[in-house]
Amino acid sequence: MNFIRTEIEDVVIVEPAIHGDERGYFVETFRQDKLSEFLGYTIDFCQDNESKSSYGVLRGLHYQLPPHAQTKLVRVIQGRVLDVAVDIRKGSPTFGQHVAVELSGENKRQLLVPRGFAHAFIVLADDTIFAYKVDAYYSPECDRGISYADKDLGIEWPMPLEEIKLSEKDTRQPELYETDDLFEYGVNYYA
Ligand SMILES: Cc1cn([C@H]2C[C@H](O)[C@@H](COP(=O)(O)OP(=O)(O)O[C@H]3O[C@@H](C)C(=O)[C@@H](O)[C@H]3O)O2)c(=O)[nH]c1=O
Repeated sequence: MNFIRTEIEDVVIVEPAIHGDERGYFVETFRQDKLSEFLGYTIDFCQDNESKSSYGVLRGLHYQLPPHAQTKLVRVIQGRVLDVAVDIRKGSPTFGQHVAVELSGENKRQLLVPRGFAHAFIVLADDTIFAYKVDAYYSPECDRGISYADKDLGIEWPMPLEEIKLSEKDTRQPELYETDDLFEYGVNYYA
């Protein structure tokens, strides 16, 4: 299992070892000991989520505010997505910047999206099954979003915006500059 820091160092790509044989494959999809050793602290995941989407679905950008801020360890079981994490920590040197990584059932890559980041993915194949662990329970009261179409974010979604399929909620999310519901750089949201 490899851990690779991205251009925003708190966002980490996880590459599990894939053991293929004549039967198929075997993968360890989560090792708390190895992740803790890499990070230097332990993330206490408590909820597992799964969603299925068709080509062109975009979910996000989503996050939960404290005291229910979430770390997400996300992966694709089947299909393909472009996964995006946006730094929404006010005062961060990378505030408003993002990391975009292709995750698929084939590459089995995962992305660790820390507290303080908004998360989204766009689905690039029909019947894509997306799975993720979170370290705080779902809280509708703390649920927030930012518009995927916010030009200041500079996210290059790999399909024309008019082909993208959204939930009703995601058609009316604010742009980053319009919201004060953000995080502060330098605050330890894991304390
Ligand atoms: C996220 C979530 C939703 N729900 C419910 C609320 C609603 O009725 C239904 C669908 O919710 P949503 O439309 O918010 O689902 P979705 O758009 O898939 O939301 C997800 O998007 C990705 C990008 C993330 O990063 C996730 O954290 C989560 O916000 O499921 C739960 O019961 N528990 C949960 O943890």
